[in-house]
Amino acid sequence: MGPVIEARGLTHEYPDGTRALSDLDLTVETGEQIAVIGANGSGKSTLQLVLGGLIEPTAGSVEYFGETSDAEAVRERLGVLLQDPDDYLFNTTVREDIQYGPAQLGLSQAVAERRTEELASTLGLAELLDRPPFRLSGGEKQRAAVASVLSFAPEVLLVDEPLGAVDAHYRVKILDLLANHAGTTLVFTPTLEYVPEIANRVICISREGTIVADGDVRDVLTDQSLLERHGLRPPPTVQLFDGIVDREQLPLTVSEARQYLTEK
Ligand SMILES: Nc1ncnc2c1ncn2[C@@H]1O[C@H](COP(=O)(O)OP(=O)(O)OP(=O)(O)O)[C@@H](O)[C@H]1O
Repeated sequence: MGPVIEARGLTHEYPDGTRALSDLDLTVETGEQIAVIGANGSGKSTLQLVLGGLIEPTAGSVEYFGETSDAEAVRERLGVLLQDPDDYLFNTTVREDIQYGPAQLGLSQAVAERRTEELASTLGLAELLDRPPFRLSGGEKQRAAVASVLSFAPEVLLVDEPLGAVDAHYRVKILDLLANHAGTTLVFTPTLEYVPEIANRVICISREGTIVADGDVRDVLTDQSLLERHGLRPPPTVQLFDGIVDREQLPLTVSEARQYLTEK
């Protein structure tokens, strides 16, 4: 299978002259799980909007599934979750929001209901399904927004920082859902802590909106000087063990750190 997304020479300048992306090339293969990391203002959201076909780049092009450069032609295959959950929750009830995607795809009511039940149960929304979305807390809204994009099982998922307001219990659930997403996933985030749990490839963007690293999770997340140059810090376990254990053995997550200590 060929690339699901092939972006060439992407440059984006906002009308006020701010350049957010600069001649960026990116190929995403089917099934990849990618974290796009970068400091605030580095252009992650702009890249997500361009790849999701929600804004036109000022230069360059994106090809989808080796078929078309028209995002609208493949809209039903792309799931785009923006930073603000309010962008997704516009129906009368949470249930309708979650069922909106499957309905747009023409799936049967039975399938829509089954998916809603499953996602609502995993994300703790079962009791909230009949509420209007504006009566949810911040974290509940975020969970409902995640459910509303996963309910139509998109082939490609483009997700901007999905954990912001979510508590530890549901963070784990959302990370599980993302890690088990059957298609291709790109998560855009300035937080590196959970990246090893959901990505097998990491792309780092500079403040100038160019790609400065693209590789294996361990290679990028243990490169302290690269990350610091670009306004980021390695995951806490890497900071803690840096200089104490060899780079190849640096634990990327708390469970890896525990395992390392237990084996010592
Ligand atoms: N609508 C806009 N008009 C003008 N400049 C914008 C606009 N939106 C974003 N920018 C600018 O474009 C650059 C990239 O912004 P973007 O939102 O893509 O960054 P980001 O990496 O997603 O940041 P964050 O981590 O804070 O979400 C920044 O300099 C930002 O100020």
